[in-house]
Amino acid sequence: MTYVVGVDIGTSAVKVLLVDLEGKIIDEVSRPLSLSQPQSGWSEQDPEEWVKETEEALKELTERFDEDVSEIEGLSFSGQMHGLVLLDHQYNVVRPAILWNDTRTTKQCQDIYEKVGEERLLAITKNPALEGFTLSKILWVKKEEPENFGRAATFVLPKDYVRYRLTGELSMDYSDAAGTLLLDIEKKNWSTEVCQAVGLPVSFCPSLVDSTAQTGTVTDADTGLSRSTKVFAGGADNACGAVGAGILTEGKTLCSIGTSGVVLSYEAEADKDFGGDAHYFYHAAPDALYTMGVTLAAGYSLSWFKVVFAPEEEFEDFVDGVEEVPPGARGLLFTPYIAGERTPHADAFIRGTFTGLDTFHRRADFVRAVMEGITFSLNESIEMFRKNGKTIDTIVSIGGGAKNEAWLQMQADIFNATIVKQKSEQGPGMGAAMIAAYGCGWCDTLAGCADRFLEEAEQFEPNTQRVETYKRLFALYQKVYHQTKELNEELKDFRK
Ligand SMILES: Nc1ncnc2c1ncn2[C@@H]1O[C@H](COP(=O)(O)OP(=O)(O)O)[C@@H](O)[C@H]1O
Ligand SMILES: O=C(CO)[C@@H](O)[C@H](O)COP(=O)(O)O
Repeated sequence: MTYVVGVDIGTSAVKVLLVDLEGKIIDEVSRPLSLSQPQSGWSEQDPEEWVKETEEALKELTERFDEDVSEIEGLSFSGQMHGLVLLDHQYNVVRPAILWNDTRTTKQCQDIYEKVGEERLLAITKNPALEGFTLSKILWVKKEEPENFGRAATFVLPKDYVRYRLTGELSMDYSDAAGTLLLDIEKKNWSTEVCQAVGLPVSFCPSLVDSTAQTGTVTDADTGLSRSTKVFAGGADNACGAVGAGILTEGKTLCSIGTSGVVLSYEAEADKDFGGDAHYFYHAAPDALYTMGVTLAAGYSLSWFKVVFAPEEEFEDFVDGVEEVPPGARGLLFTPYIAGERTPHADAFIRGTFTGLDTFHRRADFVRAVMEGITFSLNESIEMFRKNGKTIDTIVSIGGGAKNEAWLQMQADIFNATIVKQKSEQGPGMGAAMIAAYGCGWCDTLAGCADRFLEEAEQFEPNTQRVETYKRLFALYQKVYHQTKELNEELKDFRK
């Protein structure tokens, strides 16, 4: 028997999956990652921790594996997007990685618009200047940490750095490159125009490869893997999540609730214009793209609430009982803007709210309100896609949030769509394993691989009465952003 491994460098954890020829998950290991928030709106991780936890996870997997490790034929990666890993000439890390949910770069986003021009930026990169994207982070280091910037010779994204440490080869794939704001989407190469406008040499950008390209073999003995295991580039976690959820043709929609929350739809062409409302990035499937709306703190809002109010409890116990709370959490409304927001309100300064607090509210009401608020936020992206003419009647739901059945039912009722739960909620890791399987020649296309590997476990249908209740609540939810925006502008001076 032969196997492949999918490695997902998430924000909350590194997850590795061992998958057989039929797509069955034989074993999996998850190792938590720490997150550093030195100031409000800042979010950093230590790339060395990604490497160490990936090595440990692979070691645990290979030690439990009772066949010859050379039977593990291929490995690929999925990784949290946009995070800046600056490297010096010897490829040593220059400073901690600045992550996708770090919003310190509002000034640099304005600079990008001024230097490149808003219209040109949208025409070239198909995306707006957002704090989360990599370019503004590079410019922040250039301005605020000139010494660090002076040492930097190039940059990569989180999974690229881990892959470099496992293989000795450095590159970036198109699905992640699209999220840097430096890629010319239609021409599919680094944009000389954007680089020149912001004062970066094109040579600062790493070499580009397809997600399915082989980028060496495993040379890192600490993983326990064989040196013959082929390594494939892999992709952005949402691109890999799309592969792992079978979002490989037009008309298919994904909802992912990980640390962030994502609604994603397949696109076959690179020449569309969404005016920057939706993110428009390369897929991990050859030459395909996707559009996406992002909630910055989705699963993160729920895990924040658990860390603050129930740190000792297991997650399953903490969310137990939400199914008994009625829709609307007995008049309690939550907005998940605890780290700012992206879609539809690109706003680094907005913060979250609980509205409607009453003496009768108990903890389960709060937990349900948090889950509902996160889902309302994702529904804003679904509404945006529907308004643009997309039909969204079935959605594949993945990520840590898909572990909870009450939440999957909430998604069906709030999105007014059938929710499909797959056998494994680990879409990005499975997508990475499928990229490795395709790279090893196990299947002719990723779609063929999806037919063989992916199995639907359950469907959740919307309930007419709850759909109506949630429509009323969603209209209230949508008011909160506008009614708290100004307050938050004034409160930001107190955030320490
Ligand atoms: N049992 C559970 N029920 C509901 N949500 C969960 C459960 N376990 C974890 N989560 C949510 O899943 C999120 C992590 O999802 P995951 O897809 O692993 O994220 P990432 O890829 O960002 O590391 C957590 O922030 C948490 O809110
Ligand atoms: O910034 C984005 C997408 O643009 C995020 O979706 C990151 O890619 C992080 O993903 P998770 O850790 O939540 O999976």
